[in-house]
Amino acid sequence: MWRNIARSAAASSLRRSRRFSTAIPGPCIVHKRGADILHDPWFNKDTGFPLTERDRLGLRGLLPPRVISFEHQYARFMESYRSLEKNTLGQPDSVVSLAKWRILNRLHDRNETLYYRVLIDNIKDFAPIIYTPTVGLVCQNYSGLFRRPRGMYFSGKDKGEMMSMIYNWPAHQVDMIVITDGSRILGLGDLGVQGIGIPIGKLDMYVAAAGINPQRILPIMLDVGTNNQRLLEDRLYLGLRQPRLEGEEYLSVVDELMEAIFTRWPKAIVQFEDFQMKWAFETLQRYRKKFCMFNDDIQGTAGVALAGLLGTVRAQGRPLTDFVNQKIVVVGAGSAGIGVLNMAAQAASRIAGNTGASPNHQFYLLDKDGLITKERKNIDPAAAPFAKGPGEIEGLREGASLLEVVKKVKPHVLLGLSGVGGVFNEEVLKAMRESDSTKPAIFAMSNPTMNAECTAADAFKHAGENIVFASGSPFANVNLGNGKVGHVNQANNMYLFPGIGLGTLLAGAHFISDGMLQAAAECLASYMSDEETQNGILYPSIDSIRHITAEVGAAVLRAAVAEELAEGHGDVGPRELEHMSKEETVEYIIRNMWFPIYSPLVHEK
Ligand SMILES: NC(=O)C1=CN([C@@H]2O[C@H](COP(=O)(O)OP(=O)(O)OC[C@H]3O[C@@H](n4cnc5c(N)ncnc54)[C@H](O)[C@@H]3O)[C@@H](O)[C@H]2O)C=CC1
Ligand SMILES: CC(=O)C(=O)O
Ligand SMILES: [Mg+2]
Repeated sequence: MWRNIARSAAASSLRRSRRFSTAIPGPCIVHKRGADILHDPWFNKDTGFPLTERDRLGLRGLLPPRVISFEHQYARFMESYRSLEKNTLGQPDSVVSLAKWRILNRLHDRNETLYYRVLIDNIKDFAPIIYTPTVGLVCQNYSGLFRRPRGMYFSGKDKGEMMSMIYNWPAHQVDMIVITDGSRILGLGDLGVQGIGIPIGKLDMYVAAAGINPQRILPIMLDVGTNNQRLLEDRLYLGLRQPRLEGEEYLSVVDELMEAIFTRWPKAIVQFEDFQMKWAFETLQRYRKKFCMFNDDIQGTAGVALAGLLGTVRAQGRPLTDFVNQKIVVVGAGSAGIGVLNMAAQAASRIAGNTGASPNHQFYLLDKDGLITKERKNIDPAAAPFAKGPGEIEGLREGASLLEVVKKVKPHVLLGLSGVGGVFNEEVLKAMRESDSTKPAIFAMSNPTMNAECTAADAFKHAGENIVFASGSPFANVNLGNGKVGHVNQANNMYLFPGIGLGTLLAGAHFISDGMLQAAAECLASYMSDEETQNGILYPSIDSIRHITAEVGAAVLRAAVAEELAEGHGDVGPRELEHMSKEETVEYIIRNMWFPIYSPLVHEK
């Protein structure tokens, strides 16, 4: 399978330029009339309602007489967006970012078709606003910014009521749900109910990248309290003013919500997002065989990081079998860091041909207390497999600092998932110049931008121009002088979670297996050509996110078919899925992507 990587990469640039077809829209049934339609962002077309539709739906007289085309509405929005950019020039970044978020959010609340069209067409400009980094700022200020609710809010006070509450959601069908308890929002910590911005942003990416119909997505906030004292004292705070539920009390609330969700929508897929580590692992283990769910921070991140790690081997011009010899230092032993090491260890064993040799020999794991060794007291069971034994690391003690580890190990890769901005400081980055790799890789994956382990500019300045660099939030490419450019990759789980969700949905799989996740990672790893990786380009541009997602979705679907987990979706049964070639599967996925165009609305009582 790894052998296929180079071959399929060669064809990938061709596939990427493919345009997405937009079929003539079928009618959309609406059970409302008149002003109720104008106030519903799923159906509203603003001034775009044709006159005949205005007559049929009781809208005549409720809008100015002139009909404005979709293209004209689009141009008008982009014009106001560009003038906002001009008018806020020179103002602090946070002010500009929030102003941009507000104008997009107002459109989201008013007219979803137009909103998703501008999002899809301008994803490179708008992803940093609706997703990381600005979504972090929005969550920090959510109670003050709140104007209208979006998604559903369940709280610890709703115990016993969730089964009936879930029926308050107006859509009959829901395909994709993203749920958080707000306990670890990006690298910003416990933000309680304000964390709802994350499921909203992730689901926006589902619509933009995977073409999930926005009427079938559902962001959920499970508010079990917060341990953030500042929020508890904030008079504007909109969540429960109590410490977080713990232990069995906590689990019983999550159990009840999961039962309610899958009772109403047995075929939905649930993505767990930004749960603190103990609950991230516990809930994944508790639910993954029972419900169709995955944890994006553990499993999505792992696949994206693995694709990047394999890319760094190719960047060095080495065969993939060399992956087992790469020395990888992971900084951050949380849900993301340990998820990455687990998947990297599995890949190393596969590549080594399951020789039985210790697969994590070359991995070094640090947390806030430094290097984790077997001498660590109360070691977390999830970190234990990666703790170094006394004989393995001569000259390095339990709790050794990052600088000591980098100087001693001379790693090929330094990967940060610590949530701590700047831990890859000047000394650490300079020490990476002594790396045993010809192209040392630095992955500063923590979000948002302020929490990145280092900036792109500092990485190239201190660690040298021949590094490969990736960050979780976007940075601009770095001008290295003499016409040279330091390429900045965005190593973010956005490259995988939309395809994992879409592939699972169209497969009709009842759970998400390791094989499906592995297929997603391998697909991303094979997306770039050898030439691109050797130029330090490990991930595709976000501009091609729909195409990447189609490929990843197809890989996930085919893995589900191969494991006999696919039960089919809609009219397409498991037999038909089985008979689809790889190309036909990609086509099938693309055909099932929703694309924002105005559909004729047909009223039904
Ligand atoms: N780029 C991406 O796609 C993703 C990025 N992340 C980012 O990763 C970060 C961590 O996420 P989780 O693992 O879920 O959090 P977590 O809270 O479970 O783990 C954080 C870990 O970092 C360690 N740490 C804290 N301070 C440290 C220091 N000074 N030096 C070394 N280690 C230190 C902690 O001990 C802990 O082991 C967040 O900032 C998040 O935004 C998470 C998922 C995906
Ligand atoms: C990207 C993401 O999932 C995180 O930073 O938590
Ligand atoms: Mg996350």
